[in-house]
Amino acid sequence: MNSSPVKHQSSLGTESIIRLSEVVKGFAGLDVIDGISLSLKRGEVLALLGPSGCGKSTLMHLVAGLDHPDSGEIVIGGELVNGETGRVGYMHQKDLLLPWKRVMANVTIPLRLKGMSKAEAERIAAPLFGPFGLEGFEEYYPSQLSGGMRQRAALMRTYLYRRDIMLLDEPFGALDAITRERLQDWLSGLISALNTTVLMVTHDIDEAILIADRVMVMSEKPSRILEEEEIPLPRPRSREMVMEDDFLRVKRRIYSILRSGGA
Ligand SMILES: Nc1ncnc2c1ncn2[C@@H]1O[C@H](COP(=O)(O)OP(=O)(O)OP(=O)(O)O)[C@@H](O)[C@H]1O
Repeated sequence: MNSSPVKHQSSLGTESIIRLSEVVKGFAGLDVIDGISLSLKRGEVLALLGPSGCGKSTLMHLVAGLDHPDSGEIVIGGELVNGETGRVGYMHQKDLLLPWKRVMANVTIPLRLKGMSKAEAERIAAPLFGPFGLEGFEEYYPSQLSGGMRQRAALMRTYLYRRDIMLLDEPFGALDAITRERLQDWLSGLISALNTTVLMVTHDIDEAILIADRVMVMSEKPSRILEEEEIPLPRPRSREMVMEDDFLRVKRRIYSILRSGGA
């Protein structure tokens, strides 16, 4: 088990499903993202961890194609996608479910937008209600669900957009602490089962360690990658691990990197 810190260096490879190369972004002349490079292999879960306001959402918007980088490259599935939307599913803190549509109609929106019939879209979505903890709630409206269930529905919709990649932007940031912990445990198991590639941003160290294969720590803005850590914990992971030595060791190291801000 190698738990030593890995200084950030480009691990760009041809087999990457997501690759960012020297991405720079600023607003009104002020740099927010200051040359970030990273890559994810298929099936890998990478968490970007950084202080509030360091540019995590800005970076996710760039990967989702909601904004253009000022310079650098964003390549998804081998194609340059700088500023092009529609390549990946992107989930926010807010569930953004349509309140007038039932859960089944909400989660199948990506498939319907791709031109699939209602029957076909529902046939594909139906078996996922179990794994996403929503079995029996297909015909409910979002307002009839708990906050955690709404986030699971939003996550399912993101997954149905493109099953091999998900972008998660502080997916549980708006939930109360207990619900957040439950969903972190659940997501950690689900991701392993789905074998999907996940790029996630968070400012919650436990969340990053519980869910990710690798964690990259971002500095304050203008943000850079300070350091990269492999998470040396076996899967499946569970909440009990947060008290274990391996978990605490990596948490202490990440915490000290965050605190030092790269100084
Ligand atoms: N469209 C925009 N125009 C001007 N400034 C922006 C814009 N979007 C983001 N910023 C600035 O970029 C910086 C980073 O914002 P961003 O939301 O990406 O940070 P964050 O790390 O996601 O924060 P948090 O953890 O609080 O959600 C902030 O200072 C913000 O004011």
